[in-house]
Order: sequence, then structure tokens, then C-alpha cells
Amino acid sequence: MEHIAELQHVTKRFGSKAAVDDVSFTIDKGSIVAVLGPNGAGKTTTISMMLGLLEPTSGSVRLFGQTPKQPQVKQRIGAMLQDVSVIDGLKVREVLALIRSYYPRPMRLEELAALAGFTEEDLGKRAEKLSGGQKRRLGFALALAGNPDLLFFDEPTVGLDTPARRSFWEQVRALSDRGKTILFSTHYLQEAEDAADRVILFNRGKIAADGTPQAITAQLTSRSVTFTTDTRSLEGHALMSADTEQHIRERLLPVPGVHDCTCQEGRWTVTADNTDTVLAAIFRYQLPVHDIRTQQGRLDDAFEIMIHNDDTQGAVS
Ligand SMILES: Nc1ncnc2c1ncn2[C@@H]1O[C@H](COP(=O)(O)OP(=O)(O)OP(=O)(O)O)[C@@H](O)[C@H]1O
Repeated sequence: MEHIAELQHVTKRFGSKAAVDDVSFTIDKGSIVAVLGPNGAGKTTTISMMLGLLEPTSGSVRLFGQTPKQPQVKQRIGAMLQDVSVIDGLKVREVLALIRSYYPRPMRLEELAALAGFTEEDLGKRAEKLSGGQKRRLGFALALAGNPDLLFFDEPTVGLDTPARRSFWEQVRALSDRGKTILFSTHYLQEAEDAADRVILFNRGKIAADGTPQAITAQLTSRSVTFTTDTRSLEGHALMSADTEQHIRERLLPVPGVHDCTCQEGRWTVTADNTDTVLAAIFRYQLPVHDIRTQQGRLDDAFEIMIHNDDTQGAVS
């Protein structure tokens, strides 16, 4: 697999503070990578070093095997950063034509317009008159203007409504299918889970987790088994006696890997490392349960757990 980007032991200090602290990773061609992490985790600093806007204090950043500052590298990169600034007085078509003219092999104007969802009418509008959402689409088109191989999107869907967001991710997926590599930062964890092949979680300048959204979730969260219990007998008597509750707890809590066993509004939740062992125990002891479901934690939960663990360990060390 071809490596589009390679960071080796990259550290960036501002004064005595390491904003990025000995970070190494590679990015494969055609992948969609989400960079996640709380405020101040080091995401923007890392992306800025990859874009050649900041120099690492130590370590090396290579894009397409070269330093990001090389003109041949810059021509192969497109970026959509937070604020899309437009040149006052120019029409959308003119802004696109201008930026295309900087590149040796730009994307065709019609293709750009289609990818950004601009109609003929939109192309004739003055760029500063566009709505916030349209400006972001212009930013998207500008990032693509040079027909880049590697794209950076910094929180790309902030301020977009749900249909615009969905269509943005469809375009990103189509770009990845064409072999383009995409790196984006987001605070929407659900979005990373839905859109990315890989998630790199930053915390305190370090990579706290790296893998598919599913792998990270599985690695960091417990799974759970939930079920209800008979509350009425055939004659209509209340069945869910304190004895039954105690019986369930006594049977399930000692099962290896079980963390917790709680009941809320008639539904029990048993959290455990492995849901199969819980199911086996339910059947082995023939517990009087119904409507059994297994659930796995979401990336949001994994993220919270990771940050919490890291901070706790940081406080101890
Ligand atoms: N130019 C700078 N001078 C001094 N400190 C900086 C500078 N840029 C970033 N920092 C510090 O480096 C750390 C990492 O910041 P960075 O912007 O990379 O975080 P981030 O993960 O992008 O956060 P956010 O989600 O808020 O954008 C923070 O503590 C920040 O205050």
C-alpha cells in the first residue's frame, strides 16, 4: 500500500509546551481519515505541519515522500480550512477560474461546479453574497480546484444543514473511490464513525487511539446485554419480586467479565467484556427473561472513556 503521508516522531513545541508530542503515523492512498480529539489536543498543529504551514520542532513530515514545502507537493494538496475568505467583487465562476489557473492540471470547471452543487445561477453570483453554507461549498470547490491527490478538511460540515452534510459526505466518498486521500478533523463523533475508514484520536498532543471506528469502539467500550423480566403472571399477579431480582444479580454478577448489572424501569442492563458469556449464563440458569438484546458502545462513549482514562493516568503520573 502506497503511503501518501508519513510522520515520524513529530514534536512541536510552543515555548516549553509540547502541542504535539512525538507523534508517528502513516496514511494510505485512498483512505478517509478522521482526526478527533478535544480542544487543544494538537489536531490543528499536526495538520498545519502536514500542510507545511508550521515547521516541526523535531521529527519529520513527508507527503508523497517529500517535505510539504516542495512546490510539487503543494500542487498535489487541497485544503478547506475553517474560514473561507473570498475576494470581494469576483463572481463564483471567476474565483474558481483564478484558483484553477495556479495549478498545472486543474479540475474542469463543470466538474468542480457539479461536485460543489453549484448551478449556472450560483456561478454568476458574487462570492461575498453567498450564504454561509454556499461559502463552505465554494471552499470545497477551491480545495478541489487543483485536482489534488490529498485533501484536508478542517471541521468541514460546521454550519451545514443535514441534507448538505449528507451530500458533502457522498462527495467525499466518491472522491475516495477515485483514489483521492482525505484527512478531516471533526468534533462530530457520529460523523467520524459514519464517514471515516480510520480514526486517529488525539489527546494532550499524543495519539490516544488509532484504528477503524469499529475497532476503537470495541477496544474501549464494554458491551451490554439488556432484557426485560416477567412482571405479571398469567393471573395478573406481580411476579417481579425482590427475590427474582436478587436471583438475577446473584447469577450474573459473578460471571467473568461482567462489570455491572442494573435495572431501570423494567429493563435490565448487564455490561460486560463479552456478551456471549452473559447470554450463556442466562440460558444456563434459565433466568426468567425476555426480549434479550445485545448492544455495543458507540464511538462517542469510547471517546469519553479514552479521554477520562488518559486524564486520570496523567493526573497520577
Ligand atoms: N501559535 C501558537 N502559540 C502557542 N501555543 C499554541 C499555538 N498554536 C497552538 N498552541 C497550543 O497548542 C496546543 C494544541 O493546539 P491545537 O490548535 O493544535 O489543538 P486542536 O486539537 O486543534 O484544538 P481545537 O479543537 O480547539 O481546534 C494548545 O494548547 C494550544 O493552545
